[in-house]
Amino acid sequence: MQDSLITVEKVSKSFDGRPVLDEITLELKAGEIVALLGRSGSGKSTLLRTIAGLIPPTHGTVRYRGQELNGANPGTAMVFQSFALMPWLTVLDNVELGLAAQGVPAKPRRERALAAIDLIGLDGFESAYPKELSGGMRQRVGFARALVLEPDVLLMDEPFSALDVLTAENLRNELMSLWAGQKFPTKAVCIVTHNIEEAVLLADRVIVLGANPGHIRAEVPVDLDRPRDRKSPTFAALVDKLYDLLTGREPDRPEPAEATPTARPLPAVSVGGLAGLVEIVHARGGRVDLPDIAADLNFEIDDLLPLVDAATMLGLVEVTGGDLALTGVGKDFTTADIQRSKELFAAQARDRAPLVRTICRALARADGHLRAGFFLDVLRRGFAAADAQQQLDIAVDWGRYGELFDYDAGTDQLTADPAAKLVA
Ligand SMILES: Nc1ncnc2c1ncn2[C@@H]1O[C@H](COP(=O)(O)OP(=O)(O)OP(=O)(O)O)[C@@H](O)[C@H]1O
Repeated sequence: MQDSLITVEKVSKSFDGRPVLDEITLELKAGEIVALLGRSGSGKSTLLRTIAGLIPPTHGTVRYRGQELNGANPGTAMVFQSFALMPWLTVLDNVELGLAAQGVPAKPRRERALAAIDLIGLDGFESAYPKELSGGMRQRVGFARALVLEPDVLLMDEPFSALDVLTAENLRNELMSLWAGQKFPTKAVCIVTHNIEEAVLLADRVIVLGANPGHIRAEVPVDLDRPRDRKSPTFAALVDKLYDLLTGREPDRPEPAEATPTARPLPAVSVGGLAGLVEIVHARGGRVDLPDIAADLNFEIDDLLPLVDAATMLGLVEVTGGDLALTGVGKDFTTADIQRSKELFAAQARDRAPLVRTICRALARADGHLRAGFFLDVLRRGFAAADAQQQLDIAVDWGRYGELFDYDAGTDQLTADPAAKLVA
């Protein structure tokens, strides 16, 4: 049996009363790479930080080798997306920092730091400062700084997403060959990512997180030999499956009949982007493979998914089996003249987008005028301040396009369009 290193049991986390993680249970074992895959806001970073012991759970427990955490997890080290290096320290000093904090004496500290620098391909850069290095080299320092601690579990929070495509691919491959060659001074890896292909390239198991609040949707084993071939049919089938899991409905978490604006936030997309997606699906015969159009458009999943979510929310497309299919309304929306298309959009937004529906109903009851600040106050109960403002901005964009209501920033007034049908 594999060594159990970390167990997370029924962990929930709320910030200011707002739930972000809901009863997460998982185990990290020696010898495996686990990917936590989810879209933006599904609580991946929060979960990773909870595993690292950097933030305490609101409920539930995290254990390292059976011992419940009481502060930082002694069996982990973290690699951050933003590198998080000390700019005033050289590469060598940055790598030594964690060992110094552990009280390792100067001589062994230096020896271990030099060995980690060597392992990760930073030889010759010992006395450079972070600002002299490229992004890829800075992240190598990030890896060396974590690996020098020889943690049982290496935690990585989107470590490649700030790098250009080629640098990221190169660094990923090097890490995988170190892992395969058993030169990695750690027993397990847990990586947070929103990139499906990255998850399939690296992981032995992919844990798919859903949002609002973050919960485990599925666990998908990746039983492929390394190095993995992106072009193999089994690789593509797994990517399709994960796309489906990230975009499809969750049968065991039924939507409330009338979802509230906080339970179903508006995806952050403009009407232009949304119309563009629907047009592409129509131009390709009304049905497309999601991974294909993501690749064709050179989109990251995080760029594409909000568009897919918005089009699904508005009933313009449906997602099944990794495919995106145009609905009847979606077809009319994209082929009708502009006025008809706006009318269709207005009806769909009013009936299916919870915040737009809420604003329309409130305007109908208030003789067509309301202060936007009223909605902002209500939204702040369910969202962080910046997210609340973003929700209102999206609703205004959609409402304006559908000629349902307008917003005057000078008076902070939302005003119903006199010709709009605000209630179905
Ligand atoms: N310290 C905090 N205080 C308040 N809210 C927070 C805090 N940290 C995270 N959140 C909120 O928790 C939610 C989940 O955030 P988290 O960063 O864990 O998600 P994520 O899946 O990693 O997203 P991303 O890919 O965008 O980083 C977000 O709504 C975020 O605003």
